[in-house]
Amino acid sequence: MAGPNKCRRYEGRVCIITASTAGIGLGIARRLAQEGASVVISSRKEKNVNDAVAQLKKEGLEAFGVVCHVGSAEHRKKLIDETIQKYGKIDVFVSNAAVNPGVGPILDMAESQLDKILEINVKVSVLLVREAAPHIPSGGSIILISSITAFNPGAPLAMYAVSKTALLGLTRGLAAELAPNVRVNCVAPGIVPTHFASALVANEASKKAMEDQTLLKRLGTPEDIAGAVAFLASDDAAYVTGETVVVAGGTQSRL
Ligand SMILES: NC(=O)c1ccc[n+]([C@@H]2O[C@H](COP(=O)([O-])OP(=O)(O)OC[C@H]3O[C@@H](n4cnc5c(N)ncnc54)[C@H](O)[C@@H]3O)[C@@H](O)[C@H]2O)c1
Repeated sequence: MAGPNKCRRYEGRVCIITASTAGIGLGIARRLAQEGASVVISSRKEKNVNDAVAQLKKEGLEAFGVVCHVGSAEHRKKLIDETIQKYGKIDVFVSNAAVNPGVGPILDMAESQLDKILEINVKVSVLLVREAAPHIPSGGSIILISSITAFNPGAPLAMYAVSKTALLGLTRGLAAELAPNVRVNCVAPGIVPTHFASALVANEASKKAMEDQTLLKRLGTPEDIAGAVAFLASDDAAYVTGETVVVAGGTQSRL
C-alpha cells in the first residue's frame, strides 16, 4: 500500500534504520516504507521492535524487526546477518541511534559520560557502517543523523553536540572512502519533540522559546526529517555525496 506519499522511489529497496521504534527513526522507516521499501526496524527492546513492526504492517507497509543495541558487536552483526537472510541485500543504511547521558559544560562531564557519548554516537557509527557497507550494492546509500547543535556546540548539550560535529566529518570521510559506488550523506535536525528532546520542551515557556528560535515558528516533526532522508537516500540525490542537510526550520541561534 502506498500510504500518503505518491512517490515510489524505494520500490524493491531494503533499508535498515537503527533506533527506529520511536521518534525520528520510526518516522524515517515509515516514510521509506510508504515509498515502497522493505524496512528493517531495530532498537534495544524486543517489545518495542515488535510493536513498531506490527504498527507498520497494520499500515500495509513491509517491515521486519531485529533487536539491536548498537553498542553490542554481537547485536550489530545480527542486524546485518538477519537482514541479509531475510532480504538478501541492503540498499540504504541509516545510522540514527544516539545517546546523551548528561547535560552541562564539557569540562564537567564525567569520564564515563564522555566515553558513552563518543562510543555510541561516533565510534559505533563507524562500526555499523563497516559491518553494512560490504553488503550495499553500487547505487546504495548511507545516511548519518547529526544535529543542528553540531555547528555550534554549547550548553546544555555541548558534548553531545561535539559528537554530532564529528559526524559531519565522518560523513565527508566515509563519502570519500566509499565513492564512487555508495553515497554517504548526513541530516542535521533541529529540535523535534521526541522522548530524546523531552527536557528541552518540558514546559510551554521553553517550548515557545524553542519555536521562536526558528524562522518557521514551529518545532520539527519526524516527518520533516524523514522527507530529507528520503530525498538524500534516493536516486533523486544521485549526484549528492559527503553533504549535510540541515532540517531545522531556519533555526537562528545556538541551541
Ligand atoms: N529530537 C531532537 O530534537 C533531535 C535533534 C537533533 C538530532 N536528533 C537525533 O535524532 C536521532 C533520533 O533521536 P529521537 O529524537 O528520534 O529520539 P527518540 O528518543 O524518540 O528515539 C530514540 C530511539 O533510540 C533508541 N536507542 C537509544 N539508544 C540505543 C542503542 N544503544 N541502541 C539501539 N537503539 C537505541 C531508543 O530505543 C529509541 O527507539 C538521534 O541521533 C538524535 O541525536 C534528535
